Amino acid sequence: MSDVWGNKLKVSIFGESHGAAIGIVIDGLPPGHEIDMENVAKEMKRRAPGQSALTTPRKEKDQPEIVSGYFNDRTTGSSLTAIIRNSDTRSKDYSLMKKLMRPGQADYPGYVRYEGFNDYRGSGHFSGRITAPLVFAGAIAKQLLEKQGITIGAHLKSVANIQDESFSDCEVTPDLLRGFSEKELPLLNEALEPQVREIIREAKAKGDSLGGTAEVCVLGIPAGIGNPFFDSVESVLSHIIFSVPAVKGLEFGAGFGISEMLGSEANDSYYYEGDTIKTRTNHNGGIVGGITDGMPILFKVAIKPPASISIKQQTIDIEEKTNAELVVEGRHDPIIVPRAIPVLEAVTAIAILDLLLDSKLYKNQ
Ligand SMILES: Cc1cc2nc3c(=O)[nH]c(=O)nc-3n(C[C@H](O)[C@H](O)[C@H](O)COP(=O)(O)O)c2cc1C
Ligand SMILES: C=C(O[C@@H]1CC(C(=O)O)=C[C@@H](OP(=O)(O)O)[C@H]1O)C(=O)O
Repeated sequence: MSDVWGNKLKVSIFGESHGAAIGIVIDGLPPGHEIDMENVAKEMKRRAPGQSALTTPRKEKDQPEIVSGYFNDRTTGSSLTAIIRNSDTRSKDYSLMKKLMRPGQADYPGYVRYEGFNDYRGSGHFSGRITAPLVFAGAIAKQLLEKQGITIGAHLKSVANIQDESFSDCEVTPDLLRGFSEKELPLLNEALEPQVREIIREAKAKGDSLGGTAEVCVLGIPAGIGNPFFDSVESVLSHIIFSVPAVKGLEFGAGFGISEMLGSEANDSYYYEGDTIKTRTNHNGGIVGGITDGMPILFKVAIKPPASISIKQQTIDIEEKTNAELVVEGRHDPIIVPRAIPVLEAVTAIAILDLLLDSKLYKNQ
């Protein structure tokens, strides 16, 4: 089923962008955990639409209502379900999209796959809106991981051709990673912010959109988590990261760059720091043989520019079976990456908790 993901920790998402509500069922959460709801709300707000000129103007409260699996302020251990109601829908923006297929959006493949019965309003179940429940589940997973000494954070690695610094060029601490949640544009080199805002403003003014990359770090993860082959840490992470709409690339550690290195450069040599085993470099991104080596897990994610632009485009009219022109109307993000960052952190947390629960290294609290 395409709506269910996970092994020990399973998530099942549902809903459409312009339907009554969206939501998630989380199965496999350990019992007895108090959830910090204020922190959950803060994580939801990081992703929520309608907050600035950098985001879609659609306004949603993104307030999760827990309907099962939480009792007397603790997880019960049975499925935890939350729904998030949709309110600011404007479905008339999509009346043309019923027949004019937006290039780069899921309209045409979705029409074929679901024989024209898919809810096309607001991109329906394909919408980036369905990442809100993932952030809810991820916020809970992050809280459980913090108790295990694991912190997850991501920054804006690039916007178009503007490049931020990399985690491999600086000392990454839990506070650095946690601090990103306070910023709309979480950059390591904050001096880049005005440039980044300006390039987004320019693209938006032209009715166009921009892409970029995010870099994610999982800090404090012990060695020995994961598996070889199909359930390797890279495979598990890739599965959930590529489930996030608009993700088109992913590289672990030095990624494609490792192919240009010599073995003597690519190998991360080991050393003892007291009793702790570390590596001098981290070109393998903290994963070797599909299993964590105790170094931070590092990966970069490429996110495409949102497809819905107001520049005239060539497309097809699927009802008339003719070529056609399209100017997309409605409210859209000029760039997805800043809003995708909390989503990437969330799905990473879900995947890491799933792997950890499947290992002997999960410490019962
Ligand atoms: C948080 C978030 C917000 C998004 N906002 C938009 C948007 O405003 N307009 C748009 O065309 N696509 C947006 N997308 C991307 C589309 O949902 C996505 O491109 C589409 O479903 C097709 O899937 P694909 O790009 O993964 O192939 C957003 C994605 C995310 C994660
Ligand atoms: C509502 C959200 O973002 C939406 C994601 C989205 C898309 O195609 O992915 C298209 C737009 O939908 P609408 O036309 O209904 O405004 C965005 O606003 C959200 O992320 O919560």
